[in-house]
Amino acid sequence: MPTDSPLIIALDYASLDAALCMADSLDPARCRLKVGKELFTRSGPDVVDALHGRGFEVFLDLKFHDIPNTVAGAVQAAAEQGVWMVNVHAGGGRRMMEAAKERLQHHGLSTHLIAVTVLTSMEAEDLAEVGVNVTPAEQVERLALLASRSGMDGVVCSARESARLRELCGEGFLKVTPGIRPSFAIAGDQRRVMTPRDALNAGSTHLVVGRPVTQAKDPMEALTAIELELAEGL
Ligand SMILES: O=C(O)c1cc(=O)[nH]c(=O)n1[C@@H]1O[C@H](COP(=O)(O)O)[C@@H](O)[C@H]1O
Repeated sequence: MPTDSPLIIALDYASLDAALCMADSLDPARCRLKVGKELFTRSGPDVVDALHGRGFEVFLDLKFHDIPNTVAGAVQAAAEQGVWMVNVHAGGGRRMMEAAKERLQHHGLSTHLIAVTVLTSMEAEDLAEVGVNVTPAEQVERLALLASRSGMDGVVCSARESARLRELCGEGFLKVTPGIRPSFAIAGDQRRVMTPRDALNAGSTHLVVGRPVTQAKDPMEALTAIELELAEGL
């Protein structure tokens, strides 16, 4: 049974064993799992198969960014592994995103395809250094609109931008938001952060949480604490 939880736990680990050990302490009825660059580069598709075998839906977070044909092929490969969600960088542009979407449609693949806008670790100064002289919020709006018009099912953004994107792109447009910090956690390297409840209230549809759960002494207890924070705000 697919979960209806908005929580996606980021399995940012350097080995398959460590990732599966964490997965075994979590419950597929209460969260989805995200496999990112470090884990996938080390373990390859085996990790996706192993997580599917344990009943989890998987967000394959490889943030593809390349010429349209290459990204379309990569997205197809991810979807054929049966992942629930895969992402590309909106900065790769409209033709790249359209090619990826068309490839999925052509093969009848229903994996959610979303686009990363501005990373939650970035602030205005970081954008300025790469030649983008607008605020993160303005850049997120621009890239989210482009993603929406290019057929993406949603975006990755900071929860601080979810409310505005709900107005611009609609309720049904997925807003997958990392940089989530429950009241018991520290921000670390994240900059544009928000609590889980505030994020849902702002319009986030999915919440990506990594270290507050995976580095907790008891990950299931941390997950439960987040669920309680979510329930309390209702
Ligand atoms: O695409 C992502 O998932 C992502 C985009 C973004 O803008 N910021 C961001 O933190 N992430 C990912 O979300 C996770 C956040 O982990 P924690 O900071 O440990 O909660 C990491 O796996 C990041 O790679």
